[in-house]
Amino acid sequence: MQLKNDLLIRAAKGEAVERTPVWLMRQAGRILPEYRAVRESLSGFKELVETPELAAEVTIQPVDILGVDAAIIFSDILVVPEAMGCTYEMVEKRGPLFPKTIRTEQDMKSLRIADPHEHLHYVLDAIKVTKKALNGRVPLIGFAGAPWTILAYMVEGSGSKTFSHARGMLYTNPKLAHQLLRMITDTTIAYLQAQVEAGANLIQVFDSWAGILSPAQYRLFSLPYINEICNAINSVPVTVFAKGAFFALEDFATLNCETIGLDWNMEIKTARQQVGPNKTLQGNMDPCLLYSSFDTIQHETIKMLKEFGPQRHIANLGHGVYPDTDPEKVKCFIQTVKEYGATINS
Ligand SMILES: Cc1c2[nH]c(c1CCC(=O)O)Cc1[nH]c(c(CCC(=O)O)c1C)Cc1[nH]c(c(CCC(=O)O)c1C)Cc1[nH]c(c(C)c1CCC(=O)O)C2
Repeated sequence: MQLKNDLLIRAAKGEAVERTPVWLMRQAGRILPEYRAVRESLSGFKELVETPELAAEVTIQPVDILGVDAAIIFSDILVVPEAMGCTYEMVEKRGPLFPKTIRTEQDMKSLRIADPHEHLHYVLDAIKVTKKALNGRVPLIGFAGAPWTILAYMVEGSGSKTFSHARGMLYTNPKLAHQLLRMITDTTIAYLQAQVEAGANLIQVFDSWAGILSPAQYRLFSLPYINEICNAINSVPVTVFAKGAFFALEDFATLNCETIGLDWNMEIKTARQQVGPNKTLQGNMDPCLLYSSFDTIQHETIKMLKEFGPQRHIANLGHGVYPDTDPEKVKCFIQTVKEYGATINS
């Protein structure tokens, strides 16, 4: 199906756009009262993720309500470890918890390389239902976690300030870490390819815990696996978003991907120099800007657009939107990109 709004895809590919496209990481979620209404009628987060019609509904909400230029499929990066045999619980107000962690060779025996059609069919179904309902209005983004970030959750068992068990494994048992990364990568490649087959128009890889590794370890334990994923996705553009990985921008320049996501710790001009002219940059507003006044939001957003320039930029925050953000402030950010993004392009 022909997309009616393909700004995101053209910007990703480096083709000319008449205005900068905009969407927000974590746009489908608790910022919207409409999301909370759906969520509260259910037993929990997983029921929403695993019911394709409901996942499709909340995926499309930000397109209708906020006016973003892309939808991102409502799911979570943690469905991958679950499909591999390591189930998670989403604990209210605390986040994910894995009752069983992967720390030894013995633990590894409980894992499999998942078949997306068998173990993640609900995501593929959600993509199909969403695509049909979107009817080409905007592109649909598919996603997965980067292998290192998934390993971090599987080994640690929950979120953590230090991820000391996960980082510790890289020193105490690097062989086991690589074995686990291998299984996660194989699962992720098949999963992302299946998402593309189901209709995803662009793929984003989230390396949320990139920034806790040293540059040397990042090059050993994360980049090679992201590289494999990029090489395996050929028919749609790929975005790599590695939070805190300012030290790896020159490495990202060599990846077989179209777009690099930046967080707000990264200087836009320096990032552009390090990545070079041949990639699109996505980002990178501090989500906390959206706590400020409408005037400040407009002013800072225009400043950001000027710094990135009119082409090869996808406007976004530097990480997911915080749940207590006023949707009107989110709309102000989006509207400013739409208005000002068009003037700098004319
Ligand atoms: C690290 C990570 C996770 N999940 C994700 C990441 C990578 C991006 C990032 O770095 O933020 C990715 C993710 N999670 C979710 C989406 C949906 C699509 C979207 O971006 O709108 C996406 C893309 C839904 C979700 N995933 C989660 C919620 C909130 C659960 C609820 O509704 O109760 C949503 C809407 C829960 C979740 N899921 C995860 C955590 C740590 C938590 C709890 C804390 C939090 O809420 O942010 C793991």
